[in-house]
Amino acid sequence: MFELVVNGAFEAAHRLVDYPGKCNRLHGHSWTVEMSVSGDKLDNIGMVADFKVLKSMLMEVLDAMDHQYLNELPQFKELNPTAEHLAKYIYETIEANDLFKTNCKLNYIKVWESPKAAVIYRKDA
Ligand SMILES: Nc1nc2c(c(=O)[nH]1)N=C([C@H](O)[C@H](O)COP(=O)(O)OP(=O)(O)OP(=O)(O)O)CN2
Ligand SMILES: [Zn+2]
Repeated sequence: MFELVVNGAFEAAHRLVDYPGKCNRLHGHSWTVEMSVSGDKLDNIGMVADFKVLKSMLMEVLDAMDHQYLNELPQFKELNPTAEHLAKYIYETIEANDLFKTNCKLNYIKVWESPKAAVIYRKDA
């Protein structure tokens, strides 16, 4: 089995509704997002999947949130834009890609809110 990992980043603002502290107020983060994909079959040039394709899938989702006020986006109108909700949203959006209907599995999405704090979302745990 091979495991491939790619990273992306975006900048955004949010506030955590009902949070008992300063994160209740509008503030921003530089989010870093890690995506892990696995597969055991290699194509004719020796790849599970092209890093370039994986990075482009990830960045398509992240670019749509870049420099946005996350609370105003449709996916977070009813959900607090916590790192947990961001990780699940990114996972489910990327998982809909055809690549994951064949020989690749999306293992997890890891969202770093700061260099000191991250959340991992995976479906089967
Ligand atoms: N489980 C989670 N906890 C927190 C989340 C989250 O998404 N999931 N988010 C926040 C806030 O977004 C907040 O902005 C970050 O808080 P904190 O870690 O306290 O940020 P600081 O940069 O101030 O960290 P220090 O280490 O205290 O300097 C809060 N919690
Ligand atoms: Zn925050």
